[in-house]
Amino acid sequence: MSTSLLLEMLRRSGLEHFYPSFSTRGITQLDNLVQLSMQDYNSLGVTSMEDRRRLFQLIQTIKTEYPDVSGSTSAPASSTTMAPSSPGMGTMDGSGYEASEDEEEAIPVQEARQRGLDAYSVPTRNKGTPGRSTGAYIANDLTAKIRVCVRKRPLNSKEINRGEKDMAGVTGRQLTVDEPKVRVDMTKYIERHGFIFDEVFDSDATNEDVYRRTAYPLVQYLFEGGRATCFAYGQTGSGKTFTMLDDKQGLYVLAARDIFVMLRKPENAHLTAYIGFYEIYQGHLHDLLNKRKKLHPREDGKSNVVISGLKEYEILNVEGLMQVFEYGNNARSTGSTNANADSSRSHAIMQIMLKDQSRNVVGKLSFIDLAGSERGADRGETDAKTRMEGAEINKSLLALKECIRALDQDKKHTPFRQSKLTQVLKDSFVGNSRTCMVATISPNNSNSEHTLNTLRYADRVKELKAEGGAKGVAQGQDVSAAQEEYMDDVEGYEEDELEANVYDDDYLSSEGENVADVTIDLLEDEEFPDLLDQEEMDHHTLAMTTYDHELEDPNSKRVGGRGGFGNQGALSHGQQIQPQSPRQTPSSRHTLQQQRDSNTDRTRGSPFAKSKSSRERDPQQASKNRKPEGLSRLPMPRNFQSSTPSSSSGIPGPQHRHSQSGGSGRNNSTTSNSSPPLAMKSREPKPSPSDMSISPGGPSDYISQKGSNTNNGASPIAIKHPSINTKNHQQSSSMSSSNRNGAASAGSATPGSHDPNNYPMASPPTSSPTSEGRRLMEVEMDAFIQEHQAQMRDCAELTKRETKLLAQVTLGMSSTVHAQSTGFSNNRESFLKYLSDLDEIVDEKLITIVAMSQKLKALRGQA
Ligand SMILES: Nc1ncnc2c1ncn2[C@@H]1O[C@H](COP(=O)(O)OP(=O)(O)OP(=O)(O)O)[C@@H](O)[C@H]1O
Repeated sequence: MSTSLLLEMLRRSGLEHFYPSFSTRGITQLDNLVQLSMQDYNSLGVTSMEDRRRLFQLIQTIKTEYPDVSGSTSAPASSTTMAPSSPGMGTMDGSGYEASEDEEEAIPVQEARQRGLDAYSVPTRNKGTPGRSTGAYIANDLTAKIRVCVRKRPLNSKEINRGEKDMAGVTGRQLTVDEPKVRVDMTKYIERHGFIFDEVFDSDATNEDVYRRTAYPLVQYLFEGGRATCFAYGQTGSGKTFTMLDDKQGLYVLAARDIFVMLRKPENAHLTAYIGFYEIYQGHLHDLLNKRKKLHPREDGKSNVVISGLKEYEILNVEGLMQVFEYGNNARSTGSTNANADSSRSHAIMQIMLKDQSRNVVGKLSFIDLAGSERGADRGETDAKTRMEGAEINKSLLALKECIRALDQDKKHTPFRQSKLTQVLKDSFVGNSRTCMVATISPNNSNSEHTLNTLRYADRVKELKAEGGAKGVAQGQDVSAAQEEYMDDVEGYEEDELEANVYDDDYLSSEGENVADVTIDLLEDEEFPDLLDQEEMDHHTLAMTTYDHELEDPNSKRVGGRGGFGNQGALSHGQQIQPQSPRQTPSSRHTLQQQRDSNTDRTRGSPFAKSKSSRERDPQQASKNRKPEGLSRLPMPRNFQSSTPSSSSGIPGPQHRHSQSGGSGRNNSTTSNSSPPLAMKSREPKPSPSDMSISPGGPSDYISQKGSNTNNGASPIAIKHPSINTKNHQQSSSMSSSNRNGAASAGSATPGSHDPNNYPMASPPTSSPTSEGRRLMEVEMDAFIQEHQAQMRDCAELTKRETKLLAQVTLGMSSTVHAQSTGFSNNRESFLKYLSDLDEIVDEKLITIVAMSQKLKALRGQA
């Protein structure tokens, strides 16, 4: 190494004036420089804080950029000493340099020992994990199925004022995090952890920089017909929302800009973009573009996740997208935590869909802003409600982690159904999909533990990448150790989960006042008086997507809504509630408290109200996209009423239930009066059975509208069942025949076409069962048992909701004290709301049960 190189490096760091002093001490080459320790700095005349910091940083850079320089590898960080912080410890900047005034007492830095297992229980040895001892780099392929990137935010003014320092050093794709530690003998030291990711964005990276290397490749993939997901994971306040869903410069805006450029190309003229925006709060999905209406994730026959009832808006340009987004963003659940005054308390999911002229989804890009990843106790949450929220968040992130683990270990069953989050993220990880995770980190020392947790989580996701090759414990590594680590991992969240369960248990098992108190806590979490009370859809300027699972009549004047009763109790019968919209203040994200307090602060409008003129469209096109008359919410499978044994056994469909409740006793008087609450729940006439087709893939798969092509012609129907109508029969037969290829008989799915979601049946054996047939039967048994388990979980959850509802009602009716907190009181409106909520739950239960019943019967028939 030459002297000129040393000079050049010193010049780059603004330290060239030290060269004479260095050379007189024999430091003329990089090799000499990297041997220096900080004790040498004073004797070399490097005394100012700034110069010392620069020199330290320069030495680190040389070690990284010139690994051949002697000392760069032989002088590990463990030999470095660092001064303590004042008054605490570990106040270093991004270079790892201790910037304390008092540099007398040095704090040693030592490399973190490599764990035998990573944070997600998979042994790290021999996995070729970049950033670990192997030092091997993975190929940074922008088109990889799963990419994991890290973004470090700058220190904020509060942290700077507190004297906190940047503990995370970024060099290329490498990241080091210095963690302050204390030994048992009370001596302090710094543990340095090293990681490598697909991308590491330093604190000065702009959203545009991040976008180019994260979401942009996904936009391209979207136009290739793929499903892509970009999600932000990290501690609260680390920059997830800023990165993903900032209303002006979030990745979604930058992506939309490119999407519309692409859409203007002639080859994409047949495509149209739509937006959907919802959140997962407390284990429930809420449509942020539709008055926080509850939604339900389902799977279609091709394992694509479909959010049943999600309202989607066609968008024509970035401005339109931002308007719709702003509308939805105002409805998000936020709260104040110690770490972030405007903290997201939910997982927010914004989807941009490309649809062709038949309104088939041909590509989907989702942006997900996950809720903060740290545990409730760590967030400094003291009140029960906030901790409950935190517990639910952690439960879902734990489920996500378990899914990642299962996928990584090639487990046969991935527990996607453990949480709503994993249910909706399922198609981000399987099939024709690409996912980019952006782990956001705070650089300050007091957050280093959370930062490390985030990075370990990210590291684990990275292991999913195909490049990794080896598959964790499946490769015969230390399974018991992995299990042990897994238990630690789970226990990390145990406290929070326990808390959630304790509340639930108390609620369900206690009586009297205790129940009341707990109930109130619970109810506060779940009640969302509708801020977005009534949106006026302008059908001349806004074409709303129609899709099979669309359940709500866009023209129905929904009044009140879930949780709205308590606030609207003063309504007299027949009184009209004026259409209202969210407040238009861009910064006014909708906090829970605001939701409770601000029902009066509303203005009229729709997401597109501002841009009507710019959205003039071909009326024919608009009417084509408009929901056809007669399509309605259809919570029950068509054949449930028409042909299933269940219907004949007297279980009423939803319509019947409405009329039934209106025809008996107390209900009679309520339903005969066309009060607003009832009007809200009224549904359009359902299409005739002949308009419907049925698929047995699951509750959501039961219904598809005539003429819609969500299955792209590949019907998931595989079961021959007497209750399937003629049309289905034809569909089923045609599919079967197309799949036949030598199969024993028409109507049987070929083994190769088996999809556990659809339970394709083996042909009825013509003679004794073949080994092929037996194998297929085993697969079916397995799939059915899994489905049964999932169905039971769904039913249990619904029963829990039903129990809670009943408790709310009885509690609210018992005294005026509780009436306010529960939103229920001893009056007619409350009773109607109770019926309406119960109706929703029972509908869902029935769908689940009928779906199971049909699969069961079909299987038994075939077996
Ligand atoms: N890269 C960045 N550059 C500048 N400011 C940033 C950056 N990242 C985050 N911030 C700022 O930090 C604050 C917290 O960011 P943000 O709300 O995005 O955090 P979060 O991770 O979404 O938190 P929570 O989980 O609580 O919602 C915001 O004021 C944001 O503007």
